[in-house]
Amino acid sequence: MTHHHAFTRIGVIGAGAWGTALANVAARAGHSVDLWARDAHHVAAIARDRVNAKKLPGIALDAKVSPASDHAGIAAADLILLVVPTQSLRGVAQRFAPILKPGAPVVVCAKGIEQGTDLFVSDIIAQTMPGRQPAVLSGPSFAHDVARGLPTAVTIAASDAALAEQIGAALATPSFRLYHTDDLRGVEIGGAAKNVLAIACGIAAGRGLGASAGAALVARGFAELSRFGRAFGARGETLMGLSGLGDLVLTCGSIQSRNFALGVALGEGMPLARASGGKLAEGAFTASAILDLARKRHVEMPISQAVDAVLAGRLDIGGAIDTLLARPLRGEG
Ligand SMILES: NC(=O)C1=CN([C@@H]2O[C@H](COP(=O)(O)OP(=O)(O)OC[C@H]3O[C@@H](n4cnc5c(N)ncnc54)[C@H](O)[C@@H]3O)[C@@H](O)[C@H]2O)C=CC1
Ligand SMILES: O=C(CO)COP(=O)(O)O
Repeated sequence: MTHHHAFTRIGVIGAGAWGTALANVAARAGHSVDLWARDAHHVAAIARDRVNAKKLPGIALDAKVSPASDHAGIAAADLILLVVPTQSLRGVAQRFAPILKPGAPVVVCAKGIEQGTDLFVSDIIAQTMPGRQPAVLSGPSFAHDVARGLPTAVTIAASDAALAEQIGAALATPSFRLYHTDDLRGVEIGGAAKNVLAIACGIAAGRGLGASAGAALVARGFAELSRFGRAFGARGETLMGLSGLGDLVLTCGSIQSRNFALGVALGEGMPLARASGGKLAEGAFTASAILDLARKRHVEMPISQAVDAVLAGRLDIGGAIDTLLARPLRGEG
């Protein structure tokens, strides 16, 4: 059964780059927004400066966004955006599960797969917030681009198509378009898989392998993202859409991507321990989990496998490139 949701108050959990950008989007879409972060000092600085200088410098917080480190605003919200890294999602979801408004849908905006459990993000919500409807927002969208009001299109997914449509309508602004779908699995897989592949593209760029090699990696990367997606029930049109191919192209082609930048640093020879520059690179956490899943379903993912081996210290960059080039010749499918 589909209920009609009227969303007026939106709660954003996590005041990183993406949470802050999405809080501004929701405010520009006309809502009152509560932006929660766990660190009271960080919240005080955001409230004082009306800028999240630590995570999204140079972007003024919309007047309708209220930063807080207590739970009151989130408890009153009728739509929740969960915007913490995938590996923190379970803990944060457990913390908020008992206090959210009954019936308030939860939109996961993280891209990844949980280590240890190998669960996709919507399944983490199903476990930690039983009875609540999870939605997933994903697609090509750098936080800075979105926050500056540059044109952006993303996908909003929920098993209940009407819910996805309602959330999409609630968050849309003239510069932020949401396409809705009921292919939840397809959307969360695209966002998780592209981060690992972006590290590979970064490695090739950092190593100076050239634009042709970069394009080959995007195309062959998309082939393995698609094989994986199909094995887990994703629809082809989703994988070829914004949250799959769209986000893969963005992340594999821009140094703005933290995953790509991690790869570039590795390709240039920087040691693993320093290569992320202290920034979140979700693909580094998702690589081992996606390969676990791929192995179980007998899906070949040679590029992701090479990335995982490099990140685990089992293979150096030269070895990884040799492995990919030395693969047996095969049909293109
Ligand atoms: N930055 C971007 O352009 C985009 C990011 N995303 C996704 O959004 C998610 C978050 O990324 P960003 O905001 O960019 O990262 P970020 O590094 O800017 O911020 C992450 C925030 O989560 C907080 N956090 C981490 N663990 C926590 C916990 N246990 N409890 C409370 N807060 C916690 C951190 O303090 C930090 O403020 C990732 O999954 C990323 O893939 C998706 C689309 C665009
Ligand atoms: O997901 C993103 C763009 O769609 C952000 O990419 P990074 O997490 O690699 O910075």
